[in-house]
Amino acid sequence: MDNQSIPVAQLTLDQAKEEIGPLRKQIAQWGKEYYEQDSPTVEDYVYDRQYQRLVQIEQRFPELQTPDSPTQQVGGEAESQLTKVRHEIPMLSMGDVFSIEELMDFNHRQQENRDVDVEAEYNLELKIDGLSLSLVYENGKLVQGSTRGNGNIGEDVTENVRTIKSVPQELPEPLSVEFRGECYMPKESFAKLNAQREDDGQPIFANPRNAAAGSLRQLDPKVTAKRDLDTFMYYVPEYQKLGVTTQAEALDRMRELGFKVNPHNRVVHNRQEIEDYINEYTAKRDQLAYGIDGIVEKVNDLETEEALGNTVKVPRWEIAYKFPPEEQPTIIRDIEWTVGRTGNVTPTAVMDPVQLAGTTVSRASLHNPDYLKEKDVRLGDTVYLHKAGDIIPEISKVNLSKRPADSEPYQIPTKCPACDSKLVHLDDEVALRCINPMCPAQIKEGLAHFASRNAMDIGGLGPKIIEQLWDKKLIHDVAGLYALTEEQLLTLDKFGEKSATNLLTSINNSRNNSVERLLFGLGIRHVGAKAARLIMAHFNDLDQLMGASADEISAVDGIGPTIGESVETYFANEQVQSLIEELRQSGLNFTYLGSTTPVDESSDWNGKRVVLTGKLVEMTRTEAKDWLEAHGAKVTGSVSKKTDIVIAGEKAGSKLTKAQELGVDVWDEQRFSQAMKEEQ
Ligand SMILES: NC(=O)c1ccc[n+]([C@@H]2O[C@H](COP(=O)([O-])OP(=O)(O)OC[C@H]3O[C@@H](n4cnc5c(N)ncnc54)[C@H](O)[C@@H]3O)[C@@H](O)[C@H]2O)c1
Repeated sequence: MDNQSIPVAQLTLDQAKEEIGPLRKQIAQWGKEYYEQDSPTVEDYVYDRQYQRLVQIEQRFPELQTPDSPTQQVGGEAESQLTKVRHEIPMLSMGDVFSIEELMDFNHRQQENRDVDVEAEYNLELKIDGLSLSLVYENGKLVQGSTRGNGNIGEDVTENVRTIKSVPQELPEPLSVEFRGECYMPKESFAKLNAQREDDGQPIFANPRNAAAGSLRQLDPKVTAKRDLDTFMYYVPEYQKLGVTTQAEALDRMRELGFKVNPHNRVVHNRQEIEDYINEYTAKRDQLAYGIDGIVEKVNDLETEEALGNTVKVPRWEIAYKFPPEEQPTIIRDIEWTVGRTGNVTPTAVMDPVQLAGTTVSRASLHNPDYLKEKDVRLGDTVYLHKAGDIIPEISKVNLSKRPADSEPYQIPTKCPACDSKLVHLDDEVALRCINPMCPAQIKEGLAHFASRNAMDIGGLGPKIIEQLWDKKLIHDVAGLYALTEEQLLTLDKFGEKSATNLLTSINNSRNNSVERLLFGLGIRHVGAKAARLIMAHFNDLDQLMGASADEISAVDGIGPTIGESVETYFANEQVQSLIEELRQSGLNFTYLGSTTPVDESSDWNGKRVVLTGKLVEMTRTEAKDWLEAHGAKVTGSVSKKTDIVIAGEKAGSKLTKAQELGVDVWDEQRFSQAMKEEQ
């Protein structure tokens, strides 16, 4: 899809031919994930954008149209194990527009239709975020419930539908009619269901629509019964059977028959009325108990509707106006700064909690001082928050009209929040750093790095234990680990004899590691696992290295001057020298025993177990995987306790939840690409 930067109007036929195949394939794949697996991997607007492009290309080059294009097909296949049902009257999809202008254009084109005299009276309805449902009644009795499937063949969910309270089993009149509507899950039930699933270690649903679809398309109706599904019915294909002439009347008639019908429809006649309705419900959207993703406009007169008819995929008499992606306002109460292992000090905005796409959010990373300055976020500011990729909370912009009169630009700290020493910008870095090697925050992070798998590999020494050891003043640097006693460890929270013995054994075993692990574990800037191995393979022993100059170190094959200088500066520090002495006294091996770390791995990623999930924007997953593997990481398909990092792109689903449950580090794409840049 390399041509995507070229506007469709400028594409040549050859370029269009080249683009259209992969584009269709991508859209079809997203469709499958969304419709059949109830588990989308990209946000709707990403899908919509690509879909619109495909529509435009096919309009411009009709010779490229094919019957199997996603633009000619409704939804997905009815692939589940549920029994299939043929729809006598196809269940179609719906065209969509993304602005009031586009909606007006649609109306003009419709009204100019030479075959049909369209009176501009429309019934506006809320577009419920669920899945289409067909209910067939015979002699007033519910005989069949089914999903849309591919429009012609859906799935039989009759028994499941019977568990939904709002669906009448029997009508007050002996009608034989098919009714259509939306099956949805109320927002609160969706939140509860996801919380429960998180507790149970099950994957969460990306949104209420997928939750409703996943709950309705169950083989066991008992599962559906527990899911709190609801319905709003909105359409009768054979309206004559109900004796009605307009869509608004059809809705009223359905209400009379005992169906649940959304109360917010409105008959309108002109642009102003349409705009008022859209504005009103854009504002009220969050107060509704169920999700809506837009407004549906339908020709009110049913005979006109029938005359307008349908294309193979969408009706010509209705259109969806889609809302822009969700944002929430909140107020910045604080900006917290945290210190990483290398002294990198990063800001996080602390805000009044808000509900955003199904979760309560009160914190968002501001990444670095430049980012903060660029957004000009200030204490007391009202900001708009959205979820990048529907997962990672991010500040979109500041609402300047609500900025307090006495507001002042946020002062970037000049001192480290953990040790109060002066913060600096190194070289041309955007990051702000604390360069005090004795900074407690850095030491704690450094301890975790020292214990990590590619360094000293001390199993059982995680951040929480380190925090306690630090708070109880049992250690103040990595050398302190080797003086720990069982008695001391037993004073830690939830620490029994077994954990104490295990930890002591791990610490003890690490004394015998080949020295490149120690060198890497010391966390010297720019010294990754591979550099540590090359250096130690050359110098053989730590004392030799400590006596070497920057030039001598840089002369090692594969090692450059940056590393050479960094190592020299590090060992020149007196505090470092006494630390090394302590480690020697503790009996650590200082010699190279032959490589115990893999040769072809070159960085902090070396040996890390990484899982990629969701859709990445700046790169493809394959590119990310290739890069990670080239840097020594092991990229695996599933999240477990052994996973080090989960990189979550847009719409990450179950893997993200699992990572959160297991406390695995989750990175968004921005953090990952930053780390990639730092490796270069
Ligand atoms: N994220 C992804 O990977 C992905 C993949 C495929 C589709 N999608 C999303 O799904 C949309 C396409 O799905 P679609 O073809 O089901 O169309 P749609 O969901 O956008 O609109 C059609 C549907 O709206 C529903 N609807 C709700 N309220 C209604 C009302 N009052 N009257 C009539 N219908 C109402 C009906 O079920 C109907 O079938 C895309 O726009 C995209 O946003 C996303």
